[in-house]
Amino acid sequence: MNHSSAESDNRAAVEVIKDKNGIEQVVLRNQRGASAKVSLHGGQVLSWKTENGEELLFTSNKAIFNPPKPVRGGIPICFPQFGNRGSLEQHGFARNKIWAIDQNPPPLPNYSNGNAYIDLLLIPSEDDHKLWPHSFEFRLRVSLAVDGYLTMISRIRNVNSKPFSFSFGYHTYFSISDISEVRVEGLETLDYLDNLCEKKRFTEQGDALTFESEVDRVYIDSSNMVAVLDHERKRTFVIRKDGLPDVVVWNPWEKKAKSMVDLGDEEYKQMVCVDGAAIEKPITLKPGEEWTGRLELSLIHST
Ligand SMILES: O=P(O)(O)OC[C@H]1O[C@@H](O)[C@H](O)[C@@H](O)[C@@H]1O
Repeated sequence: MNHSSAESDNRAAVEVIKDKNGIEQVVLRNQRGASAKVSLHGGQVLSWKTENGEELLFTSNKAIFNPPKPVRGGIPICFPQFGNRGSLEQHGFARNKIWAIDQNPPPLPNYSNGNAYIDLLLIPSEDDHKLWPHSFEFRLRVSLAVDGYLTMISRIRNVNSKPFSFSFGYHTYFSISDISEVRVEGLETLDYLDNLCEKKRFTEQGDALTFESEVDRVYIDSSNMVAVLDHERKRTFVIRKDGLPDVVVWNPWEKKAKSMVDLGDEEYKQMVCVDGAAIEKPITLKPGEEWTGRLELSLIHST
């Protein structure tokens, strides 16, 4: 791949490997040894590691790596439907599909070079058409910068002669020390739809969101920056987003975790999902139009 080199230690590198089921995965390495792994199953980021080898994303020990089953952890792409807000299967079909490596992606405006990156492509099959009768091209760029920032840029284009609408989410499973040690900042005073109360609308009252039971909410029209603070590990994830007005916060807590086959009974303590998303107002694309949704994740260590 011409944007990378696997030969030199001080250059960004992109390597394609296969997992034990023969599914291709792309390993991105930056100049300092940080890395990210993206599976062609779902276009899903499965791992994001610092230069010290610290894993920043949660993947369940009971995750099932068997397409079309979605994988519990990492960053599944929810498209063209988030959750059960529509007639499609939960979170849409994109996370179940095998994506392709896009060898000739159209240029991205304002994109800085020097990153390790890969472009993946999802084009609907005839079977997908039966479920969702729209023609689209979905290009996903996953990029790891010199400073370890992980960026995902989704470009979805309507290549049909009639408009369509969709909802979308980067369903990000952060790895945390313990759910009771974590708080989410940047959602204060926002309205949210509570999936645990028939999607009723409430207003966030607290200074920051903390966890003491199951949480499953869609915060509406948030600012473009949200932070997840992990006191015990002394680290903060910073989420910056563009084109993604909503933020989903999810932790299944004990009872739901026990009912999930691909999540260990106690694993809910080590994960929190905070997703940049577009849900409340679905995106509509006219013929020929393209939408871009950008998520940037970074890490700050505190002392
Ligand atoms: O088990 P899934 O399909 O991956 O979904 C996990 C969760 O994803 C969250 O984003 C939803 O808000 C929850 O309602 C859902 O339970």
